[in-house]
Amino acid sequence: MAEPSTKVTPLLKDELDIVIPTIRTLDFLESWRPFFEQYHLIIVQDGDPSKTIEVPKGFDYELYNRNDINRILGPRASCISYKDSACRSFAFLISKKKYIFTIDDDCFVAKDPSGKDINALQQHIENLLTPSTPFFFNTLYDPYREGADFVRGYPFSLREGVPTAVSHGLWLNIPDYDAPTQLVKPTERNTRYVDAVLTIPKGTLYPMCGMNLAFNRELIGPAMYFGLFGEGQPIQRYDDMWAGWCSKVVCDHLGLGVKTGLPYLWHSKASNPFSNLKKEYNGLFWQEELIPFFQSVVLSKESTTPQKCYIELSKLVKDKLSKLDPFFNMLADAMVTWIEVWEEFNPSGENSAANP
Ligand SMILES: O=c1ccn([C@@H]2O[C@H](COP(=O)(O)OP(=O)(O)O[C@H]3OC[C@H](O)[C@H](O)[C@H]3O)[C@@H](O)[C@H]2O)c(=O)[nH]1
Ligand SMILES: [Mn+2]
Repeated sequence: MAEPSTKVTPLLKDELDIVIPTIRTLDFLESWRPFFEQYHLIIVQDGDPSKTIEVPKGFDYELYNRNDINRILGPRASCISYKDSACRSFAFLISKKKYIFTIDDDCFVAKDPSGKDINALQQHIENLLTPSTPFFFNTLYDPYREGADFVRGYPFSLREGVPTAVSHGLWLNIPDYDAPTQLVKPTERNTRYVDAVLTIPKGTLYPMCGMNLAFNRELIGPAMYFGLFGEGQPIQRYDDMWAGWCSKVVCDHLGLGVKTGLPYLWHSKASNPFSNLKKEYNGLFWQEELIPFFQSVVLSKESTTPQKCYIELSKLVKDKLSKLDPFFNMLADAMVTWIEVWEEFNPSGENSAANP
């Protein structure tokens, strides 16, 4: 007689998609099988669509290559990067779930200081399902966590917190360094496990990494576009940074929270710092202009949804940044195309965020 299923139905099993961009292999999934196999995967195969990517048996998945993206989006496929991890934006677009967890294919299960395997997905879910505190910093970190609370002096009027839109996880082993830092510190490994989850305060930007990231599609999906940073673009490897700056400005405007810290995963592969330097080169200069731009953005009160915020932001990008480089003119247009396809695949009203 079949054993009664001992599998506990994981949290958000039918409300969350796991998104993986890959130009390599999916062998890493074996490491995650106990944590992922009950969830639906959306795999975006970058690079040569004639290559076959093997998906380990037992996973429930959709797989899209460049031919699929072109067939599904037609001319508007131009807004989805090619030969860059930003291709994952396509999965954010077509998912029908409320939550997304995205992970790179060279990331593995890490162990916490006690030696226990870290279920990164579970921690992201906890982060997303508990409020954030962007308006007043709690010095004992996440007050909603077991064994913590708001400290003396924390205004009671703010203790309800705000909905959490983004959960940004971290990495043991290979840290997400830029090329210059990688070049001068080739053997540096991150061995420090910091047992904390922090809300990033309102008005503060951060360098969002797409390697270990989760978000609420209904609250912030339209602003999580990883942009156009692939082959042929004057700047690459700034896809997640761009989405992080745009989404944080929108979260601040809509009163939503962004958390960073736990969970950790094990990042196994350092990408080539020399090719990274070529890809990032312009970004190292341009970011000194981009950050003040995002810090100066004030969105209008009429922008009450992430879509409206994003369209307003695209206009500011076109006005203020195209003098930095014509690339930003094209990026601003791609931001508009993104919202057009977002609206087509996710008609407003169906699971779309009103102003929370
Ligand atoms: O042309 C490409 C290149 C890569 N991918 C997939 O993207 C994931 C990240 O690639 P990789 O591990 O080689 O880059 P890292 O330097 O470690 O990653 C950081 O920088 C790039 C991204 O922003 C990433 O999120 C950052 O963590 C991986 O799954 C590759 O297979 C691709 O699809 N197309
Ligand atoms: Mn990597």
